[in-house]
Amino acid sequence: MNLHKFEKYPLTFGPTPIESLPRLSAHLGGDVELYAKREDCNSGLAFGGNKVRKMEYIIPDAIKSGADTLVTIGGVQSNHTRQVAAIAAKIGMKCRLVQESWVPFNDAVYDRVGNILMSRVMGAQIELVDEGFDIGIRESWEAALEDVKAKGGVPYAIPAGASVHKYGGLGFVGFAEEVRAQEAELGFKFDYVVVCTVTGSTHAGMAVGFAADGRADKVVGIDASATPDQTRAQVLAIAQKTADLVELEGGILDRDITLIEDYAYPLYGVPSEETNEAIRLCGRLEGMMTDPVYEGKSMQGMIDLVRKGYFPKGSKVLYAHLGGVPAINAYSYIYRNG
Ligand SMILES: Cc1ncc(COP(=O)(O)O)c(CNC2(C(=O)O)CC2)c1O
Repeated sequence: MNLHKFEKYPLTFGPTPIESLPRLSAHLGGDVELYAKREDCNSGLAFGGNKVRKMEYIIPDAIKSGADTLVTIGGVQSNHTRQVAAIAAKIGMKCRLVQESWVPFNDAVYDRVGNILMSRVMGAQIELVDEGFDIGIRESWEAALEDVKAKGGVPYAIPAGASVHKYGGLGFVGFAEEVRAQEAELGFKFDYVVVCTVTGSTHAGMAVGFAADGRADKVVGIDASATPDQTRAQVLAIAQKTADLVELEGGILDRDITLIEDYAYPLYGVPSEETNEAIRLCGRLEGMMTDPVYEGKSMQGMIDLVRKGYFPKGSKVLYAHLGGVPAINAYSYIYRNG
């Protein structure tokens, strides 16, 4: 895998730890061994997460472009925008965030706690826009880019989730390479990797990275967008472009992308009771927190798939924990009684 030709700006602590989840595995019958790779502990930058790993390959391009302002977009409780705000602060750039109304929320504090609180404290210029959820390129984001220019700034364009960016998939190609090195130390290989999929370049990068040893389709994406056709198409497109970048022999085909659509309900950003149960179960058995928007749904999916026998007996399953926990503060009404 030809990653070395791409410049990387260090924003993470290095390889993220892999830990076993013995109590959760036992609770689910013990036929499948569950592990977690902790991307949620990957950096000191404002609680880290999957976007920090992606941005390590994007920041060199931003610096080279002569930009002075990182411009990106997400929902009100976006983890991505918070991570970009932290990175901008760390490298001495300004930050302009567009935060759209991606989630119909009930909590009075939804637009004041968690991710958006941190982005404000870290000095990002935040623009709240009353537009609904969509993983695609948004007019509000394009207008923000123009506005930065109009005010004399030099914007650097980062799309939602840093996914539809020429280097958006590289970080998680590196994730797969890192897992292979850790497998060599562990003395075994994982049969499956479970990942939460929304804007797609996490899943896409993993598919490319694990294609190198024939495991692309063993990356099991749990859709949390609730717009699975759009998300699947975006994952495939990013994976194919990333495969070209790293000169992956044979490229990526549609059949290499496994995306399970059953757990995104009722809506993007709105947890079901099953999602909340998965968050509580994992918290109470492993002390590992997940969130109601993203990881709670991929945890719900992994638990349900184990219960349904999706993973053959004896499988070793690696759960990619991509972060996201700060957003749970905006859903406090759900967990007020535990
Ligand atoms: C904690 C967590 N887990 C999984 C994902 C999905 O990753 P992808 O967008 O790369 O598919 C996000 C994304 N979050 C977005 C955001 O705005 O925070 C890009 C949607 C995430 O934050």
